[in-house]
Amino acid sequence: MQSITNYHPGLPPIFALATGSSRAAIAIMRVSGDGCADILTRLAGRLPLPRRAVLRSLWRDAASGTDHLDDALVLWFPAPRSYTGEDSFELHLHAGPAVITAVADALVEAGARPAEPGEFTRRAFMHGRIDLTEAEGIADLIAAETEAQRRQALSQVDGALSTLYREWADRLRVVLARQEALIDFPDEDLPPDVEAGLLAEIASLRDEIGAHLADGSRGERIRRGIVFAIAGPPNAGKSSLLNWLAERDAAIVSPIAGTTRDAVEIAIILADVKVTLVDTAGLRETSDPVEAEGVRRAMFHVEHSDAVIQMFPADDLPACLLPGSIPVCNKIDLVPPPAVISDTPVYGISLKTGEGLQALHSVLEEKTRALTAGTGAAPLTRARHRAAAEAARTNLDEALRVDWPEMRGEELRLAMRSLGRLTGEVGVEDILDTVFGQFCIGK
Ligand SMILES: Nc1nc2c(ncn2[C@@H]2O[C@H](COP(=O)(O)OP(=O)(O)OP(=O)(O)O)[C@@H](O)[C@H]2O)c(=O)[nH]1
Ligand SMILES: [K+]
Ligand SMILES: [Mg+2]
Repeated sequence: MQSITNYHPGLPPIFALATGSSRAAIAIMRVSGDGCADILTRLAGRLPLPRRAVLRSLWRDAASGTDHLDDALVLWFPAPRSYTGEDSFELHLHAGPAVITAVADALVEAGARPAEPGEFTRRAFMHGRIDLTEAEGIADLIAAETEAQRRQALSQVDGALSTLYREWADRLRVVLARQEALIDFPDEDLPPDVEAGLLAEIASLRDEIGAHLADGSRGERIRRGIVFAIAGPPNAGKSSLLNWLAERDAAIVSPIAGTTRDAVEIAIILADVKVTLVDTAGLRETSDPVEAEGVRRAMFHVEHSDAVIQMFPADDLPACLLPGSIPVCNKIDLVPPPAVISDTPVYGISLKTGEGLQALHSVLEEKTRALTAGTGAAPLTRARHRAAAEAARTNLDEALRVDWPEMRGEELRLAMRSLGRLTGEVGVEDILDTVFGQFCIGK
């Protein structure tokens, strides 16, 4: 699968708990690398059949019957049919901290060392079991908190992005070969439409990559979640709305204008997407330096959110609306709300009586869907993907612009390289630490 990264004989054995550190019945210790057969034999006496769960007594040294450590379910995965592609095994231990420590000590004594974060997956990548986007998908799947994140990560693990990027790379390879034929045999009798066909294919590749980039960042939004800022004048009921949406008493509510100073961030799930709500200080001129700092921070969140819920009380309407905001008129138990402000429909609510709240909830879900919806089957999910795809598109643009066949060939080669970096086939040594550093230990 991978070209240059494929063959890494004899990487030293590593181990880590694959399960979490909170109280549980079973802890899974995972071991992988050269010498695993000897280590497992040393601890469990002999090797089980591959991929069959068997119950074994574990010892510091089974041969001499030294130190009975635990009775555990043991699984043996000889290379290459393992997660890492190396000889590996799993020990399903009783999860007591002392059991885990004793087994870890025995593994060190047998020659293994604790794994770095993401090291198992990095080895899977090095041995060509998965490509880079699939590895990133695994990290996302482990971190997934929402249905949308889970679905997106799983499709990336299953190779949705790889397939797309490899297909582009394959087509580009054909283009490059034809371009080189034009360079090598400029005066031969190549059919006259060869060059026209070549340019058309470059343009269509460029446009497909362009469409992939113009996805409104939906994959990145689903992956990291989106942010709604709640902003407006003091006492509009911003903190009251936050508490209602969060279904708990997260922020202080009081009749004193200027109650909220620090921005209060709460994550909720709307339409299967993680949404961080940011309650902010009421916007007004103030001589209080602490409140002024709160207002400054509020403005920051207004500028850096994916959408703003602009809140105001029914008895004090704003002169104008922030462009693109969701206008919410609170306290309609006191005064009826306006239907529109500057031609924009206004959502009337009362946090006191509950009127209009379900409708507002639906509006926020709709907005969330709009911010994360799209048509392409496999959205890009990271800045890394965006940068590499942008670079490939720029190179293809250049390839269309230049007249010299040699220069066009060079641009096509650069575009190939950018696509190769996406899947990790070429020149990625510099980014591996970043990609695998985001994993937890044990994966
Ligand atoms: N009558 C009425 N009072 C409300 C409603 N919603 C909130 N309040 C009251 O309005 C006051 C201000 O509410 P908050 O939620 O603290 O308002 P805020 O916008 O967060 O205020 P600051 O943090 O000071 O900017 C509190 O006394 C609330 O109980 C409503 O729908 N109707
Ligand atoms: K208040
Ligand atoms: Mg408040």
